Amino acid sequence: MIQLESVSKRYLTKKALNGISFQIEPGHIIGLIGSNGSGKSTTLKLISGLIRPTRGTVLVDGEIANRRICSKVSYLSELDSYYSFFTVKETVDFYEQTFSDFNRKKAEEMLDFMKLDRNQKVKHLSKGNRGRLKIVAALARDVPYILMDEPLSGLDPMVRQSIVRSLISFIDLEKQTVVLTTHELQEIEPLLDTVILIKNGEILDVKSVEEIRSTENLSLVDWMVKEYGN
Ligand SMILES: Nc1ncnc2c1ncn2[C@@H]1O[C@H](COP(=O)(O)OP(=O)(O)OP(=O)(O)O)[C@@H](O)[C@H]1O
Repeated sequence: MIQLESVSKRYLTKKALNGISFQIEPGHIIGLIGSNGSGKSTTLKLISGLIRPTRGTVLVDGEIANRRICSKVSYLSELDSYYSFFTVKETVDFYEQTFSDFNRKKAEEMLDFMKLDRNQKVKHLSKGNRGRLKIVAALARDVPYILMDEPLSGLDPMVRQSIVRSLISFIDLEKQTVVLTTHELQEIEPLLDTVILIKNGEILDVKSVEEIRSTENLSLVDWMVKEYGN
């Protein structure tokens, strides 16, 4: 379980999160949504132990989220952080050497599914294929928690749909919990169980996507616009 208790994060003079609390139970796909600068990436970085809260506690399965939490948490950054001179295969080799939980068989299946050329250099991949490679690297780890920061950002609608399909195929909800941030609400909506809506560093609402659809009769986009307006 992921637990945030009264978590605040300040960067020098800027307050990014203001006393947020929520829990994420295992076996769910959670969307962290909100406008630019609302604190989504900061929240993911705190859960992955890359940064520490100014106040409050962040726990993953009862453990304080610090750098060692990466043995439980796979984190896909919104940045392109690969060695551009590696080939696709060398990138996967690198991940296999770095993480003892890396599932090579799953990575190979995903490379096939995404039709990625193993011999192509990362610097020669299209943006869409770099996005796909990032998904392979994040999802091929056998860890209970997968955090993805903007996995669909900057990709065309066809690539976005193919990535959503691969997420559906390769996330193992018996064993894994996924938290992702996105602005591409329409594409991601079918994938999500629950959304956590953030505004100005505070939690505005936590709601099941099914409830938004059936009780409120709204799409995720319309719901977010409504909640932001309130
Ligand atoms: N390293 C940093 N130093 C200073 N301020 C930062 C830093 N990182 C983030 N911020 C600020 O903290 C606030 C929250 O940023 P964060 O990146 O978490 O938002 P976000 O919801 O992920 O935004 P976006 O949707 O644009 O990616 C923003 O005002 C941002 O400018």
